[in-house]
Amino acid sequence: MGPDQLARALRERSPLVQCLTNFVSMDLVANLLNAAGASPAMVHDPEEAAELAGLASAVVVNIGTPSPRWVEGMHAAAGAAHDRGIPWVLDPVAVGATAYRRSIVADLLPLQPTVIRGNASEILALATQAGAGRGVDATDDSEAVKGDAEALARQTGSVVVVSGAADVVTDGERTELVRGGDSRMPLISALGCASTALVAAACAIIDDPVEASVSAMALLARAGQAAGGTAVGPGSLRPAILDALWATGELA
Ligand SMILES: Nc1ncnc2c1ncn2[C@@H]1O[C@H](COP(=O)(O)OP(=O)(O)OP(=O)(O)O)[C@@H](O)[C@H]1O
Ligand SMILES: Cc1ncsc1CCO
Ligand SMILES: [Mg+2]
Repeated sequence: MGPDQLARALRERSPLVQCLTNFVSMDLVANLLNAAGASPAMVHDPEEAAELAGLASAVVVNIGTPSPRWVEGMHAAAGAAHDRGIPWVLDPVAVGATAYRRSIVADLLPLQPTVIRGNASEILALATQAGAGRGVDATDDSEAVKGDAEALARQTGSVVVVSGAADVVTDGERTELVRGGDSRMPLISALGCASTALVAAACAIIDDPVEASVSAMALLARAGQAAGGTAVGPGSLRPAILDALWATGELA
């Protein structure tokens, strides 16, 4: 399914996407999902996370601003998704930066995320157990870590998506590259987190997680490229991406 068809299907079906995502990203993730036609719900507390996952069509678990109670909610939601056989997508924000983040991810991986979406430094850190990256931003190139992404996919059984100038999507056997976008996209904090949520929404529509991830990343790349035509910097690029996503679903 191409990005236009995905945009149309998201509009028609409006999948409920439960997001346990970091404080920085909540606004952009919710608004980007809305613009793309999906229905976001930011529900993370362990009191209700599993219950909501019982209603959702996909779940996002993003470790960007973790604390013990949130991590409990992540286990509850990912566990419920796993048990129900609905897709859940892990965003291992800054996993190379601290021991706490490494242990959170190590404890979540047995719940078999459908997709792991990170930037090149995060995927390199997961694949090599080394401390790649300085913080939340990538210091590595996505195409340069293609082999590491493939190895991580084989090791975990998850589809791995590496965002960057070219997005890499792999299940360890099949690898696809998505080009496009705008070079100012990484300056929009949490756009990567929003791409993770769009991948989750696509997984609710398309059964094959490689195809879903390629479609979602291509939809965002196309919106970023279109938005880049009018944007004068990252500030105006951000709302222009939301408008371009909405226009894709409107015109498709
Ligand atoms: N140089 C580039 N050219 C075009 N698009 C890019 C480039 N770098 C990243 N992107 C796109 O920007 C989006 C965000 O990717 P990025 O790698 O910045 O994620 P991230 O580091 O996880 O972000 P965050 O942690 O801020 O959420 C993706 O859709 C990706 O395809
Ligand atoms: C800046 C930042 N810090 C923790 S999470 C986050 C959002 C991008 O991942
Ligand atoms: Mg970034």
